[in-house]
Amino acid sequence: MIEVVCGIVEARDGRILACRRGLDRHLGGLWEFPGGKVEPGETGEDALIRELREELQIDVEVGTALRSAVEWTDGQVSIRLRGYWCRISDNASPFALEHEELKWCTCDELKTLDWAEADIPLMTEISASFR
Ligand SMILES: Nc1nc2c([nH]c(=O)n2[C@@H]2O[C@H](COP(=O)(O)OP(=O)(O)OP(=O)(O)O)[C@@H](O)[C@H]2O)c(=O)[nH]1
Repeated sequence: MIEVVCGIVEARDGRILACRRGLDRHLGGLWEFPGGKVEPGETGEDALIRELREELQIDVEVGTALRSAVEWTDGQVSIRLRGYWCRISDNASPFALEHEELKWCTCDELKTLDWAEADIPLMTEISASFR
C-alpha cells in the first residue's frame, strides 16, 4: 500500500485548488488535490510541503487532516490517500510544473469536475464543511 498525501489548499477567499493530472501520467486527465507519495522517514506534513514546492512552487502551512483516509486500488496500484487542509500565503501563486491545468474552485465548482475515484470521499467531507 503506497502512502499518498494531498493538500486541500484554501485561498483567503475560500476557493480551493483543484489540479488536473498530466495526460501521460497514471489517471491522466482526471482532477486531484496536489500532493504525492510519502518518502521513507517523512511525515505526511513533510511530504506535502515537499510535493507542493516541487510541483506547484508554493509554500503552504499544513493544518488539520481530513477524517477520511481512503484506500483505493485499480488492481495494479494500491494507495492510502490522506488529505490535509493547507493555507497558501497571500502573494503566492501556484505554477503548474507537472499538471495539465489548475483551477481555483468554489465548493460548487469542485463538484462538477471529473475526479480520480479515491478523491470522491474527500470531496464529500470537504463539501460538508462548507455547509
Ligand atoms: N497526488 C495525488 N495523487 C492521487 C490523488 N488521487 C489519486 O488517486 N492519486 C494517485 O496516487 C498516486 C500518487 O501520485 P503522484 O504521481 O502524484 O505521486 P508522486 O508525485 O510522488 O509520483 P511519481 O513521482 O512517482 O510519479 C498516483 O497513482 C495517483 O494517481 C490525489 O488527489 N493527489
